Amino acid sequence: MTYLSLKNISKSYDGKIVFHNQNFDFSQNEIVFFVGKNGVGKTTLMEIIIGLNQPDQGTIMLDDRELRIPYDVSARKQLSFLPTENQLVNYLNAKENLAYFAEIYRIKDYEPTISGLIKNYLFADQEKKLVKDYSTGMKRRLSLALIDLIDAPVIILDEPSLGLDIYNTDFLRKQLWAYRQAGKLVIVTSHDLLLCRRLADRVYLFSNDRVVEYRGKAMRNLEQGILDSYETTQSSV
Ligand SMILES: Nc1ncnc2c1ncn2[C@@H]1O[C@H](COP(=O)(O)OP(=O)(O)OP(=O)(O)O)[C@@H](O)[C@H]1O
Repeated sequence: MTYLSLKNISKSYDGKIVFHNQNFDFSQNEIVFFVGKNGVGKTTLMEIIIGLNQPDQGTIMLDDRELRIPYDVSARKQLSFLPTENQLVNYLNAKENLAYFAEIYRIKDYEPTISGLIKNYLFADQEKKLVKDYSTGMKRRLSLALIDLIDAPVIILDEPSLGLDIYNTDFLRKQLWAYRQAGKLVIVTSHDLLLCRRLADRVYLFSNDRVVEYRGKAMRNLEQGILDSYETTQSSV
């Protein structure tokens, strides 16, 4: 059943069309990847979904409710977003970061939850360090703990495996799968085809002139589809 839908979305920047009358549907309990070459609009679409970017036209429905920018508190609590740039506070440690966001999201009695998250997501010896001294992998793990803390039904991640080693990529993969198993809708932008192949229920392949959906057996043709998409010329949508 559709949980999140985008209808007739159009978006241009300075006259350059990124989307024209595009539709997207998402259900709970699925992982959907956005793939495609640089600059085709994957991040733009994510930003439109989370209310950071106003489409020129179109509607966004979440759980049978139309969302309007600026989103209200209840809409914001339904969507958590992990941007490519980390959104953590550099001069706080892990616990302080989680407490800071718990306050913003008005989460009650968060202390025990935070202790559990630190145990599950971080290495014990990193607990006292300030985020500014974290590696990329540690920052990403703490960001995932933050997503767990917010516990939104829709989780949106922009290139979450960027810069991660094999160990942390595997950790990420298991977490994304756990979110799906918990009934959440997980939307991921990635150039990591291995991660995509291992996790995606469906894929939207973006190119300059269209968006093509892959699912089931058709996913076998995804790699060729991506290569072919590089041959499409500049937007004439
Ligand atoms: N604020 C903006 N103002 C003008 N143009 C923009 C803006 N944001 C994005 N664009 C342009 O819109 C197009 C889509 O950008 P977007 O970042 O959504 O692509 P992407 O598919 O996420 O790329 P990448 O894989 O490199 O992250 C690009 O041509 C980009 O330069």
